[in-house]
Amino acid sequence: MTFSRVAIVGLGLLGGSIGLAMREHLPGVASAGWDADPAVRERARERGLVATIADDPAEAVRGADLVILCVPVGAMAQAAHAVAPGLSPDCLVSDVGSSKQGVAGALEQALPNHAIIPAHPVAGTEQSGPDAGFSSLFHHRWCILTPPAHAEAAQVDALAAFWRALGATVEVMEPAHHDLVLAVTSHIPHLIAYTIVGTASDLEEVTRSEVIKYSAGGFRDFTRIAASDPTMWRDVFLHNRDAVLAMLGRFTADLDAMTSAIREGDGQAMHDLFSRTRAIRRGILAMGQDDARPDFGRGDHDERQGDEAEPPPQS
Ligand SMILES: NC(=O)c1ccc[n+]([C@@H]2O[C@H](COP(=O)([O-])OP(=O)(O)OC[C@H]3O[C@@H](n4cnc5c(N)ncnc54)[C@H](O)[C@@H]3O)[C@@H](O)[C@H]2O)c1
Ligand SMILES: O=C(O)C(=O)C[C@]1(C(=O)O)C=C[C@@H](O)C=C1
Repeated sequence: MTFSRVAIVGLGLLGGSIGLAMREHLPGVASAGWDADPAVRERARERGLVATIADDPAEAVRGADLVILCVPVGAMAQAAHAVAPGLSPDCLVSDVGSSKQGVAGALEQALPNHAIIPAHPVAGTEQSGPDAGFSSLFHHRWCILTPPAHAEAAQVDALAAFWRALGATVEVMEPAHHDLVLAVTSHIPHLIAYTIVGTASDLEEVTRSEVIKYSAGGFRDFTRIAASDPTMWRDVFLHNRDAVLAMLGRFTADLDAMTSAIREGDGQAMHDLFSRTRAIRRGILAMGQDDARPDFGRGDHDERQGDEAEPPPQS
């Protein structure tokens, strides 16, 4: 099976990028969309993020065989309720939320009579809103599907084919495992970035303008991550609480060990850890998998470096 009409709910970075990527890679598939914010709908029309933008959520999804919810994870249930009256009985509902267990539960509760296959394209930037999307966002990136045990194989295959068509490499995972893995590879790194930038800013009387002046190095990378959308990330930490807390426990134990090494002048412990982490990075590069992109090193990837090389989001 393939999809002939896809409706996108939430037309920010993720929703807009899906719409633009569909226009490029799936020109024969009809696209429609809706966003709760009228100003976003207006801007999405101007940019042509999807072919049709309805002012009514039920209207936007009418006739769609795939609906993708691209709203913050805390707004998934509300968005699902809004589109419910317009959903065809055989429409597949999916999402792009950064955490999966909570979203799956919320969607199953909101739409008990619909097939739901949650998904997470592990691709994004610190930008958000209808101007942020670009068509190559998913190129050479993972998209993780977390189908429930009772999901129809044909629907899982169709959703996987949709994401592959947009340039992603698809992996299937248990939702609980997804949430643990992403807690350590994405959620805690964001928490660390938010915290270190906040700490530096709180120390402003010590650092004065030096936070900005000397932020050309590693700290600059943290400020990019710490510029990510506050609503999105608040929701991620509220909805992936248990996995984040479990992984934070491990992280703080390791940080305590390094604190002790510094206090006790244990250079060997520091050197051992830094050598191990350097070997990990070099191993990734040797495998041609920089940034763990699925097929990085094939030669046709974009060499994004922080925000400098971001493709200009233009329609
Ligand atoms: N930003 C990233 O790097 C990234 C990467 C992968 C997945 N995600 C996930 O994708 C989802 C969307 O993130 P984004 O970065 O596109 O955010 P965004 O802020 O750019 O866009 C979200 C859009 O949803 C709209 N919205 C909010 N509540 C709504 C509702 N109830 N009904 C309809 N529209 C509503 C907002 O008006 C906004 O336009 C989130 O669940 C996030 O966790 C984000
Ligand atoms: O590249 C970035 O700026 C991102 O934060 C992208 C990123 C990530 O942590 O890798 C952020 C959240 C997502 O759910 C998926 C991707």
